[in-house]
Amino acid sequence: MIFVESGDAVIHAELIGDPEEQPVLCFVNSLGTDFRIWDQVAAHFAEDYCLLLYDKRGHGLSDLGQGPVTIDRHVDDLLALVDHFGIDRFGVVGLSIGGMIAQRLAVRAPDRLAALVLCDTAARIGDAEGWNSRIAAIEADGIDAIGDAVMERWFTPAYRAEEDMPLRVWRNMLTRQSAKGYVASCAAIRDADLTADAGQIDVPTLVVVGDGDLSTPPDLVRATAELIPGARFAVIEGAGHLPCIERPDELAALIGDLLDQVTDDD
Ligand SMILES: O=C(O)CCC(=O)CC(=O)O
Repeated sequence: MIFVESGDAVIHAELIGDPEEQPVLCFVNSLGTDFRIWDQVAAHFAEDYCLLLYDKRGHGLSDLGQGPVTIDRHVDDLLALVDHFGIDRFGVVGLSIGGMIAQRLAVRAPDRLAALVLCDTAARIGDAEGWNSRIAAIEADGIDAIGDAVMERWFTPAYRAEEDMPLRVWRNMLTRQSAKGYVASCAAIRDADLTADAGQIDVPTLVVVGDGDLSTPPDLVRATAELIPGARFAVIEGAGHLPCIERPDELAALIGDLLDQVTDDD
């Protein structure tokens, strides 16, 4: 367990491995989750990579801090983390808002990035009306009130039917997030349009989505992949919004292919 200061917030992170001896792979979590969503994917890379996992601002054990949260503020936190550990170049894997953070990072600091993996994300997610009504619902009734609807977007019907215990645990993860932290990141997504950024990305990129993702559906994610020069696009069968939980081996294989390609090109 490591705590790193970023501006007015303490960020909770985990560094597994040696950033001076191994290439670094950093994972950025989605709305309403903490970094445990990556456990099964990260395990595939633990031997060959130094892994940096963290709870983004307002999620998990990390502080929210004062004032509005933006995608750029999340990027500042990620850069504060890698700077703290003396990491110069790294690969990044971001899911949903984590993928928006990764896209923006790729434009702000392209020289720092060896590879970019965008999971179940887009240059623009949802619209202002939808985010404002989600924020209002949570401010009125708390995160629990939206819990069942979120599970339907995160997980396929098959997973929800067959995996009762894990489903309950992931729902607990969602509902135990700070409502203020969740709402602040809803506002960050609402206010972000990375369409112009996507066309400027000049980092080897994989864009991937679960075929049953109801939060960022495949067509939306494909449209963002088409904006990114040279990006590879892949659909994972039998996964909703969180392939890192439903299909971790398939996601890890795709990430591994990109990392191998980057290593071969170096
Ligand atoms: O997961 C995210 O980071 C944002 C997309 C979203 O709204 C997820 C959900 O359906 O709750």
